[in-house]
Amino acid sequence: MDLLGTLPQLLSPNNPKGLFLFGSLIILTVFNPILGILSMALTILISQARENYGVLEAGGIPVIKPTLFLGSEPNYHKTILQFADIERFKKFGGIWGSYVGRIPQVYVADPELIRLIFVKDFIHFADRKKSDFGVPVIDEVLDYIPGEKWKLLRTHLSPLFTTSKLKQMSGLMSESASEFMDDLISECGDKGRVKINARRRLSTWLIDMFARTTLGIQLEDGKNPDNKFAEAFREMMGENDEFNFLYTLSQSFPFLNRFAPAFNIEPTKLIESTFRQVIESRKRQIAAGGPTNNKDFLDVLVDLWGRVSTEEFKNLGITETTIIAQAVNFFLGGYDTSAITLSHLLLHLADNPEIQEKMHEEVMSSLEKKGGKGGIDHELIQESEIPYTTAVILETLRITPPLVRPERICTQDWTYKGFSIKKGTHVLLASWAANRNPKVYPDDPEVFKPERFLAENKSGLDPYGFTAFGFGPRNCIGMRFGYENLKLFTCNLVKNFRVERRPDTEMKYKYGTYILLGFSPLYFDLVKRE
Ligand code: HEM
Repeated sequence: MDLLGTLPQLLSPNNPKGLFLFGSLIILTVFNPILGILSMALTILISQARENYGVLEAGGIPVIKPTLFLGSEPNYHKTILQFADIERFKKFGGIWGSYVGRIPQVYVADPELIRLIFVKDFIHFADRKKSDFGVPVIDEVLDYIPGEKWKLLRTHLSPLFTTSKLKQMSGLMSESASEFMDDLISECGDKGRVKINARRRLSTWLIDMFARTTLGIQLEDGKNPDNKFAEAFREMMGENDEFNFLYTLSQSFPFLNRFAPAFNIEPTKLIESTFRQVIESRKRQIAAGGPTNNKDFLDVLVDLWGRVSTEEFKNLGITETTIIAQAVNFFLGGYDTSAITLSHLLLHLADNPEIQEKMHEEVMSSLEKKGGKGGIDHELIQESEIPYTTAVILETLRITPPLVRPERICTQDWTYKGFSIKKGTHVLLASWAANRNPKVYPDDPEVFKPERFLAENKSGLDPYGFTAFGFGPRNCIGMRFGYENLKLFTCNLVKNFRVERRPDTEMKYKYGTYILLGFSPLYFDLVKRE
């Protein structure tokens, strides 16, 4: 039995209470058909949302039985998905299935299956779900485009992350991180401490830093958390939105998407026009023979822009908007993942003062070794210089990875040792569960222990049990850039501050966030070190 083939059979209510209500409402319709049909539909939906239909098996995979209309996740809008994955992993092991709406999904958290799906058998799982927000600048980002078009763009964009390019950008990143610290220090005033709303403050800094390093521009009012460019990004990502029942319904009835969108469309206009202006201005500069930045990100975009009239690009449907979408993607892919990771890092540090002290000592002694030459820069943040601080960042990414469920689509039927996955199935990496797999981390997988990533301990770790950046040809293109800014920020932070919880510090995860982790404002005190 395969996951798709079982669908008709799965659509039986199998629920005596539901059938009773169903029958009684049919009688009602005899008296008032319209009201009867409406209340019948409502009753079914509500009873569906309360039922648990148990488990069946499909393609050798345990699958959570779907309800009549709402798939296996009728409470999607009331579920913290990363926690659900951890529970399901404990119940089913390294692979299980469910239906979101009518779409069959398979979740993996076993390192061997992850290796096969994401790397060895990549050809069966090369694409992600097609984005269909109706806004080209979002639908055309590298994350969502399939096949040959993705391959070509990825080939053009990958050279931006070589060691030499990274070094080139690292100087600007480090300047920006230390300026951010100076601002926080001056905000401490006489009290010697400053309260921050972590994700908001960090994302403001990261968006400003991305603009400087990748586009070479200074945003207007870039350091102010209310600046309109940063606000547009946050609004687009729905950072303050809450999902409701409409969202769960829209999974089964996509025409409802417009009432419960995962992206807000309006702010994309400002973002798209800003990027267009920046690319056009660099294009004019190059045409006038002006100096360029040695093939930086913007030069690569201008180069791609110049090729949209070629047969190759035309045949693949690569337009000017596709090129702008890649700039949007680098911001989207980079700033929020980093802001979420660093917000969690602050939480782990606030809960572990002894870890903070060790990091502070390590960074100060590395700086001392340099004898005052250079500050916190590309050389200082190498793992050989700051092994413990690096381990803290890795442990943060292990235990609280910002992407909940990196995904692929099965594009060709796949079988392995009795498991079969049919073409069309969505395959998701249950990141929080995989990173707590006791097979990979036998030593207290639920506990924050940076020591597991020190050289003497980490050699035995299965690399497929650390999922934060995904795997294979379609892994995170910006991984090295991401590590660079996580490390630069963290070293600057522990050099200058201690992180403390406040009475209002509470991590409240949002329901139904399946791409990036969602959580309510998370406050900390940063206490200035003497
Ligand atoms: C803490 C930092 C970051 C984390 C944890 C992270 C995580 C991820 C993950 C899990 C994926 C999916 C991989 C897969 O499906 O195998 C991904 C994809 C991607 N990331 Fe990142 N990311 C980070 C930073 C960045 C940065 C800084 C950039 C850009 C400069 C970036 C750009 C992208 C892009 C464009 C993709 C799609 C790649 C493709 O489909 O070919 N990310 N990221």
